[in-house]
Amino acid sequence: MANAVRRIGVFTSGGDAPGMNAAIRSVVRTSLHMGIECIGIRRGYNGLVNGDFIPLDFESVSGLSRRGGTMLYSARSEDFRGEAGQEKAVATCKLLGLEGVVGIGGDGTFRGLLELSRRGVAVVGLPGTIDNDIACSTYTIGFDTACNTALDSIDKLRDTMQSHERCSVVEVMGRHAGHLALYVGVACGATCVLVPERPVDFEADVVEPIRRARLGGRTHFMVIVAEGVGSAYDVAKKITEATSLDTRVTVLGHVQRGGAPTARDRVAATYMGYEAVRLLAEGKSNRVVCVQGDTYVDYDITEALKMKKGLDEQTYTVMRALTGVEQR
Ligand SMILES: Nc1ncnc2c1ncn2[C@@H]1O[C@H](COP(=O)(O)OP(=O)(O)O)[C@@H](O)[C@H]1O
Ligand SMILES: O=P(O)(O)OC[C@H]1O[C@](O)(COP(=O)(O)O)[C@@H](O)[C@@H]1O
Ligand SMILES: [Mg+2]
Repeated sequence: MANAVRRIGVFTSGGDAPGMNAAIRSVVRTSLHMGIECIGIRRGYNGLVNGDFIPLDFESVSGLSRRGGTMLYSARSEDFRGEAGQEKAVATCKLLGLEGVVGIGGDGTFRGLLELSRRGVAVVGLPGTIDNDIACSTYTIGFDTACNTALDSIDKLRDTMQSHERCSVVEVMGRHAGHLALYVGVACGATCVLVPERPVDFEADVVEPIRRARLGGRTHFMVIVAEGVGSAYDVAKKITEATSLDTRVTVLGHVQRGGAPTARDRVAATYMGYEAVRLLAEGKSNRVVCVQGDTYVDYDITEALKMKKGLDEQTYTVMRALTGVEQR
């Protein structure tokens, strides 16, 4: 059967995530395999608004899977949020002969894709964000690498905290989502983990676990705070006031978004890239490729954006059990 599209564009948008390059490579190589031309749009939606693009061939994506960041650059585009920017973006698609577009990013990127599709461009989204906050997918490209990057730093911090018998307060990324904080907290054996999805009872969630650990013989402590909860400095100050412990704050910041992607991210990105092109080739549009358990599936973007992703309850329960927080 003939492909429904002859030429497509691919771009990365929003916060970058390790594995985005592997997804680009997969989109390009799958396209070529299916006899579809692929153009790289640079700087997220700004590239569509301004006609900023590069042709991509087999060789131009060689060795890309192992590289962090995104070769197409990423951006948050104010211009594309307005009607005029969106019209310009569609005009660029027409000019370049793009019949389909693959956007790799988070929920904001998917909302943008809907605007393109309303104006007649076939679109598929791939979930790429270290926050793992896309509701239709149990996994997003970049999450595993970010967890491991944070964990590596926390393991190092633990050495020095142990030597000086201090309390480490580590802020991890996640303005609205605590998935990264929770997973990292479980993996590093944190004393307690604070996430934006749950109200914080400072006495029960922070002071009490520290006291219990102290009574159990521990002399150093690891408190993980998701960015969205508030300042790690405030948390540290309150801990010192309540316990007299010597605290030190580390804000991990953008280091969590960099680095060579893990095998999990490379493989997930590669599968998703393949699926995106397959969907466009079959004439499908308005789809998000995602993973449910071990299975790759796709959802209607509008439906996907209506879904809400809560914290993984099982992981949250396990975290609280192991940190000695009272059930409430
Ligand atoms: N409602 C919207 N309509 C049109 N474009 C949007 C919308 N929301 C986001 N975008 C575009 O998508 C870009 C990325 O969204 P953002 O929320 O910053 O990151 P992410 O995709 O990682 O969630 C924005 O800078 C903007 O250009
Ligand atoms: O790149 P910026 O503007 O500093 O944004 C930081 C934010 O981006 C993230 O790293 C990823 O968020 P998105 O995937 O939604 O872009 C958040 O964890 C963090 O709060
Ligand atoms: Mg987002």
